[in-house]
Amino acid sequence: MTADRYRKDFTITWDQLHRDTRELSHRLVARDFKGIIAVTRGGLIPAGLLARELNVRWIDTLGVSSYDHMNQRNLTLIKAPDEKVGDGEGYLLVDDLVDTGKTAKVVRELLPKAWFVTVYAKPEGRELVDDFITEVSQDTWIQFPWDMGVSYVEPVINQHRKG
Ligand SMILES: O=P(O)(O)OC[C@H]1O[C@H](OP(=O)(O)OP(=O)(O)O)[C@H](O)[C@@H]1O
Ligand code: HPA
Ligand SMILES: [Mg+2]
Repeated sequence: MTADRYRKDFTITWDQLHRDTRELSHRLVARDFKGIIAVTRGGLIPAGLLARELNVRWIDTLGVSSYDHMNQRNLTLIKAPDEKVGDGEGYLLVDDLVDTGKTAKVVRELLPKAWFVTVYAKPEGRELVDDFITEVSQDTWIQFPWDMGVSYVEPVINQHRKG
């Protein structure tokens, strides 16, 4: 899969990500998790926020990688979680989003009994997670705040005169 399948951008600010993740925590609070496993790297930020909201202090990572920016390539397992996590029963598994579902399929196979959530989801992958907050269309690229920076913007009148 290559970058040309994305036609729209959906920009998530730090504030929006925080609010969405906190909303997710309300749906998880009734469950008693032994620990949180973050799918790195994208799952690290929501996992940290959820750990704070749910008062969970045992946190581990599952390291997988499959994108060079917008281009998908073969998925590599970089780090497995601690052996004591077993099949994931009683653990919360967190990623930032599910897109094609390729990553979700692999992490589900590794930890089939974990409760798996993402903050954002696209149609091809949404059935693979137990819960998420916001769905965007398959042709949308989600711009996360850690991939962006604040920069100067020309006044509108100048932009028009240049054009
Ligand atoms: O549903 P999929 O099509 O598999 O895409 C979703 C995955 O892609 C991104 O991770 P990436 O592999 O880019 O690594 P990163 O988290 O280190 O940025 C994202 O954080 C998800 O883990
Ligand atoms: O839409 C996306 N945004 C950021 N990272 C991603 N990795 C897969 N899909 C996406
Ligand atoms: Mg990821």
